[in-house]
Amino acid sequence: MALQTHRPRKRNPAYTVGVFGASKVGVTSILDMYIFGTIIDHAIEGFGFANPHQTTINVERVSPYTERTANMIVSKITHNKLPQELSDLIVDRVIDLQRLNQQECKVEMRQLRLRPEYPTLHHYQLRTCDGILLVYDVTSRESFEYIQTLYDDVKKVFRVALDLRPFPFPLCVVANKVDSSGAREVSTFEGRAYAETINREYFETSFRDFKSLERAMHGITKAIYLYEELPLQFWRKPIAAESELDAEGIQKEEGRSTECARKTPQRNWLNCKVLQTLFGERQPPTPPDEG
Ligand SMILES: Nc1nc2c(ncn2[C@@H]2O[C@H](COP(=O)(O)OP(=O)(O)OP(=O)(O)O)[C@@H](O)[C@H]2O)c(=O)[nH]1
Repeated sequence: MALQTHRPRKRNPAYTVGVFGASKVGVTSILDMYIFGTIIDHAIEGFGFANPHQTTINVERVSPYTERTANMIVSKITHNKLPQELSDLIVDRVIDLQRLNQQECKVEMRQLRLRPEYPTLHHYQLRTCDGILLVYDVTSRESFEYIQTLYDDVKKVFRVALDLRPFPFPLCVVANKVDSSGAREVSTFEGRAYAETINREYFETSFRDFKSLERAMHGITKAIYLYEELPLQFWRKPIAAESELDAEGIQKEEGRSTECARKTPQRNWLNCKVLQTLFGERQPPTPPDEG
């Protein structure tokens, strides 16, 4: 059984990633190294959209599950207490996520010259992004503080506090120049702690280490994919506690609501459980904290 609750999926997904940071944190270098394998001489410096870097990234291993494991997950989550209809729904969801594995994602990395002094332009520049990499230089505390200010702008522009999707707006924190550890001003602990506070992934990069760049680029692509492609059904906030799945809870619900209203909270709860199982404790985030 397949309930059609998806948003239509883009045929050839093409997303724009804004790569931002304070001056000289190394944005151009890491994009050049990742995409061209060398530092390019960027003769033309733009005012607005400078240095577009395009690439295609495989959305790697969004979910490693097959149909068989999907069924196992369902029984693990629900202890077989579910009506068949709901079990099927969950299996559909898991399989759907599995399909994302095979997708390729066209991504354009944009290094924008942000202009916070012109708020309209600044907000417009942010708004053109499907996902954002906030890059700071580990040897500059100032650049670390700068991305925190930028994040506040992102919150305003994308109204993240009001977005109740299970995955947060795609944004990752990138600590660059980790190879120059001698002069380090921002520790791994501090950077990671900040990323955790805002419920985002943290990556350490160096233009000398291709693998580290790849991890960051894949991280943001995956975040965009999950944010954009998850079915509408996942958007709602869970409104039922775990106990509502118990027979007693269901009976209570039956007493005061229609059949449909009774099933909706269960579904939301289950969706979130599936996400938690697939992607770990980080999901789903608690959106109201973002405001
Ligand atoms: N050690 C080290 N140096 C880096 C790294 N990435 C960039 N740099 C150096 O940092 C300096 C600035 O790099 P850019 O790539 O021009 O930085 P940017 O953020 O694009 O600078 P803007 O022109 O302000 O946009 C250069 O001298 C780079 O060689 C890195 O991973 N490790």
